[in-house]
Formats: sequence, structure tokens, C-alpha cells
Amino acid sequence: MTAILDPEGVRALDARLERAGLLDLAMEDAGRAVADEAGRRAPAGPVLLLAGGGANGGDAFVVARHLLTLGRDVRVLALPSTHPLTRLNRRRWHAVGGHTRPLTPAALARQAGGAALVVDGLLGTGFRPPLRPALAGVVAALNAARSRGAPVLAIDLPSGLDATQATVPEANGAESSVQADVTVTFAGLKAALLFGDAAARSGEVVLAPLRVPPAWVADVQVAEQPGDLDLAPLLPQRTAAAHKGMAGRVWVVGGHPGTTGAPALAGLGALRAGAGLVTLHSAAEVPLVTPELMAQRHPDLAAFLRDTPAARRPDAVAMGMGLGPDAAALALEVLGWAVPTVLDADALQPELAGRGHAACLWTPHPGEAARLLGTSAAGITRDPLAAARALQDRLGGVVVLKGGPSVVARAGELSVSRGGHPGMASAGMGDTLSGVLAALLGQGLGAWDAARLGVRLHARAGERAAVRFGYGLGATDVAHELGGAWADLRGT
Ligand SMILES: NC(=O)C1=CN([C@@H]2O[C@H](COP(=O)(O)OP(=O)(O)OC[C@H]3O[C@@H](n4cnc5c(N)ncnc54)[C@H](O)[C@@H]3O)[C@@H](O)[C@H]2O)[C@@H](O)CC1
Repeated sequence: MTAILDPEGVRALDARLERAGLLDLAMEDAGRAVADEAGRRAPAGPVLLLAGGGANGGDAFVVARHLLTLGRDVRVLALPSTHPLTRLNRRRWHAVGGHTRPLTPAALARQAGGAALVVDGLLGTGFRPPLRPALAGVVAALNAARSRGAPVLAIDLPSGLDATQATVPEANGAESSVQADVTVTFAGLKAALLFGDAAARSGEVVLAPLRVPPAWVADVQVAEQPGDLDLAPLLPQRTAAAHKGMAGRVWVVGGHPGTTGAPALAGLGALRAGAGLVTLHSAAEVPLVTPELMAQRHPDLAAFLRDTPAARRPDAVAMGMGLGPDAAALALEVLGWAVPTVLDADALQPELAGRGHAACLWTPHPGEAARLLGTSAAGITRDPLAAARALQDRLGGVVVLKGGPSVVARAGELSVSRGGHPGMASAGMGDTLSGVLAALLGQGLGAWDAARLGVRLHARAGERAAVRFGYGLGATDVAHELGGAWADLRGT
């Protein structure tokens, strides 16, 4: 399980390390991890380090000392050191024979010329935008050096990114953040390294654990990111005596004249994720994408749902895909059943606020999330963790805020998915996911586990299908890879 930390969590961890007399060692761990990565990235040639005044700059002085003692040609350009540990590690750097020159854009441009690697230790989690103009010139000079061929390794976070935000801060036309080739981050990931344009600024992300008890990190994390080893135990198990009635009866309630493909894709997703029996209930004629799916057309879908006795209700429902204008009323009816239910697409309506029960999963994409919260899609994607938390507060149950990556929220807890492929940004992908989630609910998983496992299975299936289809990936291609994704997770 990987932790996701925000600056508040980092400060709390720092305070705990400080009380334990371990903060100096944590900086040493951090600097050593960066020096190892720098050595791997640039096995020969000069390394240029840029040190800011805070602890991020302190890390840079530790890196410089380790590289120097390995016999490397190391140059350091630094701002005045303000953090006590930065001053300490600057003295240690000088004690081993290192030199420090003042950091200016011109000095940076000169020194970066022949550098095999430039290490950005200007600003980390302590940075608050907007970037002061004095540093904007340094950031611009660093990005210019990179475009002339000097690779950039960022310590903890590329300078100029707000750790909590998926967007790159605005800077009145000036360069506001560093573009890194690799970022070595400590103790846990930061939201900026995971989401949006900010993540694209981070390059490859390497997580370096600090030698502290894992509980100290878990105590301050804002979210978790499960690995496949964490999720594999959630996969439903079957004995040889299993029969279809034990594998979950799933209903897909969706489709409307003109939008009939969506429920079919959800049904396919449910089948491929192991549902025993999948029936599509629709007001329209739904295309039969595979004969294993059963389809029932109801001229009056509301009456059909209202008149379904408790004994005939399914183990799980996925609803909303192409369901049309009456979706909110139909969703209210099904929510009243209190059976495990996935609400997607047209069933994601603001009037359902507070109606979510414990076995209920809402699966908005950013546009739908904006509709539910009365904000803009840009407001959602800027801070997906905060948006997922707000959606869960508003709706109840469990929320999957879809994206690359997706965020799963339940009361007081957030989980971020891994993997996937940009080719999954295509129509129908969310419909398949709804079916996968309903299948897992139908096989007995709780909403939180179904959501975390389901988004990973779906993402893994996308990775597999992308090998053949790349950006031309379709939702049915992903559905057909779900079995392989399942086997991959089981094999971890
Ligand atoms: N617990 C942890 O996770 C550890 C964190 N460490 C390092 O500590 C860093 C955090 O250190 P700090 O809290 O000292 O903060 P930073 O060093 O990230 O930033 C503080 C510095 O940024 C400057 N600054 C802030 N806002 C600015 C703005 N708008 N424009 C220009 N300059 C600005 C401040 O003047 C100060 O010099 C992490 O990013 C990481 O590199 C490591 O030392 C190891 C332990």
C-alpha cells in the first residue's frame, strides 16, 4: 500500500521525526536515495545541483555530498539557506571539500551546459504559489537548459508545483514550474505527481521510502494507493461446485431510444467480470452484443421496477447508462430496494444527494461530478481528491471519480487507482466499468472493495488491450481482456 501525502501530512511527519530526533536521518535517507537514482541516471559526467533555502535544498546538499564522496564532479548553486537542517548539510558539504556558488539564472545557464544531470532541489512541499518573480527566472533557465539536452531530476516534487493540485500554477506568462524527467519523492506520493498536467511535469516518479515506522506515514496520509498485492486477496473465489446462481444475478437498467449501446457494454463488462446471470432491462431494444446476455424490453420501465417483488430482485444492479430523462426517478426506486447498486451516467443527478446507502456506488466522470456538485469540470480535475471527498459527502455510499487515475471515496477514506492507458479515454469505457463493478458487488464484495478492485481490473484490462489497439482501444476490447486482468492479479 502506498501512501499519498499532502503538505500538512508532510509537516506532521516532520514534527514527529523532529520529536524523535530523527529528522536529520530522514533528510540523509532522502538525499542518499536521490544520489543513488542520480548515479543510475547519469553514471558519468558533471552533476549540477540547485538548492533552495528550505528542506528541499537541504536534501540537495546531502545529494551533493554523497555524489562527491563517490568521486563524481559535483557543482552546487544555492539560494541562502533558511532551514536549520539545510544550513547543517551545507556545512557538511563544505566540510567534505564542496563549494557553493550563488544561484542566478545566468550561473545556471553557464553550469548546466556540460552537465550530465541537473538536480532540482529548489522547492518541494513547502512551496505556496504563486512563484516569486526572483525564482521564475531560475525556473525558466532550468527549463531552457533541459531543452538544450540536460536531463532534470526533481527532488520530491518539481519546483513550482503545488503538491495538492493537478494543474500547473499560473504565472502571468512566465515559466511557473520545472519540467522534470524523473522525480524522486519521499515517504509517499503527492497528488501533483499523480494527476493532470502537474503529473506530466514530474516525468517518471520514483518513490523512496524513509526509514520510519510505516504507521507514522499511514497516520498522516490523505489517501492510499493499493498495489496489486493488496487487491489480489479481494478477488472472489469459487469452488468446483459453483453454479450460476452463486455467481451473482446482475441487472443492468439502462437504454433509451437512441442510446442503447451503453447498457449492452455494461452487460458485457458484468459478464466478463464473472457475473453468473446478466439481464438488461430497458425501455428500448438493446443490441445483443453477445447471446449470453438476456434482454427484456419494458414499455413502462418505472412500473416494472415498482412492481418487482423483493424476492425477485437481483443481487446487484448497474443503472443509468443511456437511461434518459426519467433516470433520477428510476434510481430513487432502485435505491429504495437497498440492494448493491452502481449508479452511472444519467442516474447521476443532483436530486439524489444523500440517498446513497452503504452498498451503493456512484461512478461520475469529471463532467458528471461537476453537475452533481454545481461546479465546473475544471474545478473537479484541479483537485480530484477534494472533489471525490465532496462527492461522497454529498451523495453517501462509495464514489468512484473516474479519471486517469480514478479516486474511490468512502466516508473518511480515499483510495487512488493505478495503471490504465490513455487509449481508455473513449466512449463506452465507463459503461463497461459499471458492469464490472456490479459483477463484483453481485459476487459478494462490499462497495469499497468492489470499487478498488474493479477500477484496477478495468485499468489492467485496458493495459492489456492497449498492446493491440493503442489509442484505438474500444470498450469491448477492454471487456474481453478482463479475464486476463483477473489472472494477472491472481498471479501477483
Ligand atoms: N517528511 C518528509 O517527507 C521529508 C521531507 N524532506 C524535504 O523537505 C521538503 C519540504 O521542506 P520545507 O517545508 O522546508 O519546504 P521547501 O523546501 O519545499 O520550500 C520552502 C522554501 O520555499 C520558499 N518558498 C515558498 N513559497 C515560495 C514562493 N511562492 N516563491 C518562491 N519561494 C517560495 C521558502 O522561502 C523556503 O525557502 C520536502 O519537499 C522534501 O524535499 C526531506 O528532507 C526528508 C523528510
